[in-house]
Amino acid sequence: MQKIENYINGELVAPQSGEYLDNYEAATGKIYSLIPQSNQQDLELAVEAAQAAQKEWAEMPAEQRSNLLLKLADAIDSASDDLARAEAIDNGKPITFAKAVDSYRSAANIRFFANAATQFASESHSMGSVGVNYTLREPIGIVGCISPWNLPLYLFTWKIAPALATGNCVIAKPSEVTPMTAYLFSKLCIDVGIPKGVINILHGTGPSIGGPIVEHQKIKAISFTGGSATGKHIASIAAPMLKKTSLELGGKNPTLVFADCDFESTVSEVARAAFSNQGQICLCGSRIYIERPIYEKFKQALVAKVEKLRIGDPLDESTQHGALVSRSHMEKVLSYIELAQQEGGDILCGGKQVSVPGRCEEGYFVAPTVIENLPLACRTNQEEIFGPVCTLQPFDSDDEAISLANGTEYGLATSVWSNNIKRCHRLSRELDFGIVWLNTWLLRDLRTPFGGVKSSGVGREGGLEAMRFFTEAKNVCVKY
Ligand SMILES: NC(=O)C1=CN([C@@H]2O[C@H](COP(=O)(O)OP(=O)(O)OC[C@H]3O[C@@H](n4cnc5c(N)ncnc54)[C@H](O)[C@@H]3O)[C@@H](O)[C@H]2O)C=CC1
Ligand SMILES: O=C(O)/C=C/C=C(\O)C(=O)O
Repeated sequence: MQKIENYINGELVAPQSGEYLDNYEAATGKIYSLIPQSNQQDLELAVEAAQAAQKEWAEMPAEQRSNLLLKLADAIDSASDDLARAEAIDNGKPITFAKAVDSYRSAANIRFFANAATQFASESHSMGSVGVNYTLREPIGIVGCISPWNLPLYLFTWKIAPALATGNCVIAKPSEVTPMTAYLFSKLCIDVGIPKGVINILHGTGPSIGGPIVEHQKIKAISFTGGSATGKHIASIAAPMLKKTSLELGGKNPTLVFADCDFESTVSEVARAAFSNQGQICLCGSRIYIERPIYEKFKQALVAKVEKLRIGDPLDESTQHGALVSRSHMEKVLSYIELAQQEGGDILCGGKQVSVPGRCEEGYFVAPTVIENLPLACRTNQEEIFGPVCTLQPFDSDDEAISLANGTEYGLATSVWSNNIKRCHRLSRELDFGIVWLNTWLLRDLRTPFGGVKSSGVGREGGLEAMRFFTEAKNVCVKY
């Protein structure tokens, strides 16, 4: 059985406790590798290594740091097929998706911030004949990056890339549910010669190693993506320690479809928004509101499209809908489908676990599910399910659409589908979300601020926001 190892001080090492957790292949339900259960002792070694590496990494000319990161991005590209396969096995996502989305974005994240390192500049404020101020943007020191299981290497690199580009050393913890690509990534760091101690990767559960990372006095900032409950817990520990936090949390994202949309392409994109990655993206549009005149026609077209999604072995190139990430997550999703029916919802398609014959018959598959006849004020429409489940509801006016869209505790992302440009812009102002997509979904430009409002998080990732998060601004005031 393959044993995953921690990456500390430039070396692959076993956990100090000698304890390992089982790692399951999502599509078969079988254990296929072992994950280190790291603890405080491993963390102390990682912090020591990061401290020793910090000064040299921070003082390295930006171009040199950038070149090392560019090599790392190239190495991810070269390993793209292997990484995609590993992601498909660990997470259950279709291999074609893993290659086009996960592998592609993992390299793009590192490359983007490698380039940002050489472009980052700071302000100066002239006081005329009196003097001048200039701002130094200095690395924070050692930072913690904690990432989830839905887009494993994609979100792992999205955090560590800006941290490294700005001269910090990193202690990173991937999700214990999908550790494999972070492990493969640590081997790439060794291959390209990332200086030892600059990146340290500790595997294990939240309580065993995530908590200690958040609590460590020498780790000065935490970037976290995951569930809102975990994010709130992390904030409660970090806040009294006056630690900087960036929290990218859950969503219950509305999709607003108007009668004047481009019908066919909107049906396809709304289905993609709801079911990409088996609905396990924090940005997925799981509450679909449709203007009443096209409600029935849109519903039928959407259900027809969703019923055609090919459910199957994630390693099969023709599969469009893979397995959910774990048994416990599948059970959570199925329990929400049951709840939806108790709340009066009607299932239009899906609604159940699926057995994929052959090697995947014990896998965690749930058919893409569309539900209607539920009001806004029910748990199905208020709580994050994070799976292949969406609800449909008609609306009669722009104002009603806005009020439905804004009517949950979440505020991550929304999409609006209409050819009325004035309406699109007016709604963008009224919608209480960090991201508004107009006639598109998940069209990403890595320079843009990324994150949510309300229970969807605090702070923004991406572009300059991330470079600023991972640096301390120091004002230097000169009197002439
Ligand atoms: N990207 C997103 O928005 C995500 C949302 N979720 C939501 O959260 C629900 C629960 O999923 P989980 O896997 O349990 O997510 P989670 O929020 O527990 O896990 C995310 C990361 O945080 C770590 N973690 C857990 N407890 C921690 C603690 N006390 N201190 C520090 N780190 C900790 C985990 O080990 C993992 O690396 C999902 O059903 C979904 O609704 C989950 C994953 C990603
Ligand atoms: O940066 C992106 O393009 C997407 C990020 C997705 C998440 O943060 C998520 O699903 O948690």
